[in-house]
Amino acid sequence: MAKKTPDGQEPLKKGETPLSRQFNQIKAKYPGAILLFRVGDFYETFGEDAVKASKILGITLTRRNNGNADDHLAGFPHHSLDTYLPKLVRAGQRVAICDQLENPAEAKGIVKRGVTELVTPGVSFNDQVLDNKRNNYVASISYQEKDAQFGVAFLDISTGEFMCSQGPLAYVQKLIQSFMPSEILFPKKYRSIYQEHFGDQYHSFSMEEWIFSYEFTYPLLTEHFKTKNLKGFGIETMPLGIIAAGVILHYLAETEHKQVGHIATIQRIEEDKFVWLDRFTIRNLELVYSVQEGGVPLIDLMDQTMTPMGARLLRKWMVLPLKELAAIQERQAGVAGLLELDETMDVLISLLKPIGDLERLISKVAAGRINPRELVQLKRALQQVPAIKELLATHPAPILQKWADQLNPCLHLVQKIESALRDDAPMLVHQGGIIKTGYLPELDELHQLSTNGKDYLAAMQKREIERTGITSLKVAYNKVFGYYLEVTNAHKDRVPPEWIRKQTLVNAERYITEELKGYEEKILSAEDKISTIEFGIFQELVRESLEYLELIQLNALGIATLDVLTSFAQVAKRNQYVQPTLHTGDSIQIEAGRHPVIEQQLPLGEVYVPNDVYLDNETQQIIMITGPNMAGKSALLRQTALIVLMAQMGSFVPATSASIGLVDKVFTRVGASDNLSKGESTFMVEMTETAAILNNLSNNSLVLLDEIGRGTSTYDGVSMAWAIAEHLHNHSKCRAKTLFATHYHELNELTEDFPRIKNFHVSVKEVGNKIIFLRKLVPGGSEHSFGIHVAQMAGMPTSLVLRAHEILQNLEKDHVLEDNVEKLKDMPKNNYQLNLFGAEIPEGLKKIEEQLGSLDVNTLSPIEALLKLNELKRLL
Ligand SMILES: Nc1ncnc2c1ncn2[C@@H]1O[C@H](COP(=O)(O)OP(=O)(O)OP(=O)(O)O)[C@@H](O)[C@H]1O
Repeated sequence: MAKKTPDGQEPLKKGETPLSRQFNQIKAKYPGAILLFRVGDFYETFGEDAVKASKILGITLTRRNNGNADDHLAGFPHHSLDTYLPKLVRAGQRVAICDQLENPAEAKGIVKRGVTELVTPGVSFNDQVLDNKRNNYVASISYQEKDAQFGVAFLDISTGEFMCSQGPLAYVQKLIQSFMPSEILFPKKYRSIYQEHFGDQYHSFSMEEWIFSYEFTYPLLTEHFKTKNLKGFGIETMPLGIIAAGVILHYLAETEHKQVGHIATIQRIEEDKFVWLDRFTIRNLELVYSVQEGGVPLIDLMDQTMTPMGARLLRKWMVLPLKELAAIQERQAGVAGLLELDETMDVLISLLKPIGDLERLISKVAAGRINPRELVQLKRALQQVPAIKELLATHPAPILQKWADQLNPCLHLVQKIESALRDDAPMLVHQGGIIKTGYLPELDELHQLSTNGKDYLAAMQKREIERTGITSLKVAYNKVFGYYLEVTNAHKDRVPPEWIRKQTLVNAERYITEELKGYEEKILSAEDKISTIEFGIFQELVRESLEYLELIQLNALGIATLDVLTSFAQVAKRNQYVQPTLHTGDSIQIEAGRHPVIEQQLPLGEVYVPNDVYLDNETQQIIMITGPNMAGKSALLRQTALIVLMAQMGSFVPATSASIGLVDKVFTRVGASDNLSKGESTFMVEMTETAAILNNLSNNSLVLLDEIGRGTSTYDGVSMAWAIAEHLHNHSKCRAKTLFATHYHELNELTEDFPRIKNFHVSVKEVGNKIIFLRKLVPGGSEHSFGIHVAQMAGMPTSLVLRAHEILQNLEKDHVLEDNVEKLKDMPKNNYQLNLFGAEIPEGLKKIEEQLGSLDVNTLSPIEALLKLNELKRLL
């Protein structure tokens, strides 16, 4: 048997070096990650990693000349890590940083190495990877096959925020779309389910099935939080949420994130507290991101925050509007209060501005990653607190007072940092220059020694020149001999006997003296001591700061809340928004409402035309909006939903007045979809989204349907649209308030039989053969589409436009279109509602009802849905 080496390893294989063996052993522990392997002053990558890294980073790929074809190599200097690491991570790579764990000069044999951090898109403290206005979440999804339930958890390690929840697919999809995690962990076993429902939009990482077990994850959480159970967090009854959360903690350990004390709590995402926005709505309304290139999401307009914490909290408030009247009114009162006392608001803004990212700074303290410069910033942030407290202590708005009151100035810590740290403290911890003069007498003496030492040497040089007459005498320093005296050969004979010769050069001799050596020791050891002592003091400050973790986290939340309210007030003031009246009734009344984003983007000189909208459950439940292309139908639909949602976020709204009965769900089927790349047809997407709406309606829902049925043949389209409108009107349990924009004028006939459906149109004026868009919503249906006019405006060839006119006239002459309307009028009425009260249901309809009843749209694949639709049509 081959003999083992002294460190217990097998002997090297052929072609193996100690270094390559060490590399292979470490690499094997981090599959799927690029390994940055520290060798001397470089981080090196090898093999496949090198190929990837060189492509992403644009660094040179070299091939090592040992006959091995795969032996690629690419590297960069270690000090460029901050430049290159974020690029790799943003490209979706997981990166294991392998450092030298001992001083190479002291190493016996090969230097010990190990991975000190595995940086992934979702788990990062790196300021270059993070966007300070957004949370950077890693999410995890667990799944229970027997009842198709999902668990989900989100963690932002840079702020310590940790949340979980569980529910059916649609709920989890919505949460994922709301929080937009940078990375999703899921069980390997359910890869196909994950792929189908969450797709390739997110960076993801599949993990072994056994990790996703309750028995494994529950203790991880209780151990982390040092609690007996999870009751205090309100998640005890969420086994799938617990699993998802525990998986994230496991992942942190796997990625070498071991100092995570700042993850001090876990919150349950309470489904009942927030307005249900399905994932289509978050996308369609462009709340926090835009699907169009160059499109402006609402958040860009709403975000006037002064701190990164504020910006992040705003994003959360925007995707999670409230349902509870008192909570909304409390926020509103804060905004109103700020607007009433203009000057106070200006002062508050100036106090918030210098605070910076207090939340991430305290997280860095907990993770042991804060540098001296950042600790100074933490102190500066806390120094703003007393003035904010004082400013708002007597403010009439209770929410402002409440948050200001909760802020804690952490005076003792501030004083401590103030007295110890230099204002210009550096980013590096080991090079001194951190601690103020006067903080520690011992340190001051050492500093003096080190600076004065150099003066002393100069004086010594001068003195010795005078004493010996050696005019060429120089005191100098090198690493090998330390300080020495140098004498050119011409003056060699004047050297006193007590000097000790150390080195002979061609033209000179070098000597040391007792005195010189003594001093050298003092200077060098002073510098060493300075950096050791300073590092020690800094460490102590970090440790003390950590004791303030909870207080500072609470401060961060308070400051963020004040910041978001101030941002709401700023936006309201700048854009002339009003405070909406919210109530628990059934009506929504908006006067002179505007679209918050479009009104900002109109060309100079154009004004946005405001419109009134009224909806309720008794008289005007469904508004059927017709009007030519380009008239402003979509804008009207979206602005109505945006106004309602902004109101429930606590913000003021773009209108002259608004009285809003609280909405619990908002659904939209608006505009083109971006799912086409997934191979789904426009119509299929449209039907999937509409089905999701119809299956989840509530009495306080607000539904926006834009041009339903557009994606198929006219007859199919009109029929579907007609049936959907009927369904919404006649629903047995709820009267969802609906805005329905359509090109099918045939749908205007619905009002004859359905009392709560009302016709409106967006008006235009015909002048000669031109149309002028008046954009006013007026009662009554409209006759024409003016589609050909719009085509003309878009620059279609004149001959083509004339021909289209001709065809249209012919069709109208032959009454083809009017016939349709007549047919619809004569159609047997939908007796669905009557049936509910007892009449016989035809056999075919019964079958359809049964089939629909047993259908879970959330688990249908697009193709299955299409087949089902076909089958139902056949039954009909
Ligand atoms: N109230 C308004 N005041 C001023 N401009 C408006 C107004 N509403 C819409 N617009 C402008 O008109 C453009 C077209 O509006 P919108 O997309 O809502 O029309 P539409 O009726 O839905 O058209 P289509 O039927 O072709 O989809 C918008 O991009 C906007 O610039």
